[in-house]
Amino acid sequence: MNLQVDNLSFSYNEHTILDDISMNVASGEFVGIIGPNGCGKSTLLKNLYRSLTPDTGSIYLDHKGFKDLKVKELARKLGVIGQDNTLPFDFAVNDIVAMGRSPHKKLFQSDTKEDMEIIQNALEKVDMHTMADKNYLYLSGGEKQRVLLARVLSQQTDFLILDEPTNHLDIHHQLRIFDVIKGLGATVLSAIHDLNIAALYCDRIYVMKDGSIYQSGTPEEILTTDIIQEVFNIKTDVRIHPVTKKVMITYLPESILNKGENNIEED
Ligand SMILES: Nc1ncnc2c1ncn2[C@@H]1O[C@H](COP(=O)(O)OP(=O)(O)OP(=O)(O)O)[C@@H](O)[C@H]1O
Repeated sequence: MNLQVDNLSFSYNEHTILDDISMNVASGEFVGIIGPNGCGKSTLLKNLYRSLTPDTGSIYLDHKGFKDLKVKELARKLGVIGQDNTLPFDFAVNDIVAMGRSPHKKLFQSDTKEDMEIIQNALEKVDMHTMADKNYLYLSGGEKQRVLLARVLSQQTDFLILDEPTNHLDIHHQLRIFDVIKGLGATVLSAIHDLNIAALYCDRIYVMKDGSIYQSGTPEEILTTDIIQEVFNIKTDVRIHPVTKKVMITYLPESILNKGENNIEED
């Protein structure tokens, strides 16, 4: 499943937030969106998963106009994790994950044995199977995020749009969840704050700045000291890690550099 976005613009009350965004995600690609707070990452993703409507521009999923897809058809193709973890009702964890199966079913059709296996499997993948009967409202922020990830896994879509899907998770669960998502082989477009996570998992990265696409390319092309300085206004040391063979970014804050104890040795 592939995504094509052409010349998308969006404003809130005359205030332009997204300006002429064009991007694409090829089938099976894992694409990240990075950029500073307020640059428009979430707004872009909301336009892509139809929570907002673009002012101008076109979106195609598998070459089919997005606007033409019916809600249920879209839910069978596209799984979404937004930034908001709040749910209006108090459901058990298991019930929330079961909601991921609804696009595949008729109204009021009960869960089949296969549905139950898919739900159990999704809960195990995010390490929440021991809390299946717990009330969602009483979970921690990270546990809630893992339940919503299980719901999207049980939806079994070929395309995932994720808005910082692990921002509440400890490092074990961050890596575990990204390993699971990567292992699905699905097409993924994800906003990611942690540049090292983006370096580890993304095939390609779009950098946003002030509501526009600033650069795009492979992690090696994008996660350079120069681009990180230009976009995030911070100093870094960037190398290829000898074990992962991926870009590894070390942040060099002024307070540490000013101590004058950290002379960076070139490889
Ligand atoms: N409902 C809204 N009404 C008006 N302006 C909004 C609204 N939601 C977001 N904005 C503004 O749109 C801009 C982009 O916000 P957005 O949430 O897309 O940024 P982001 O890149 O996802 O930021 P972050 O990294 O902090 O999550 C910001 O300036 C924000 O204040």
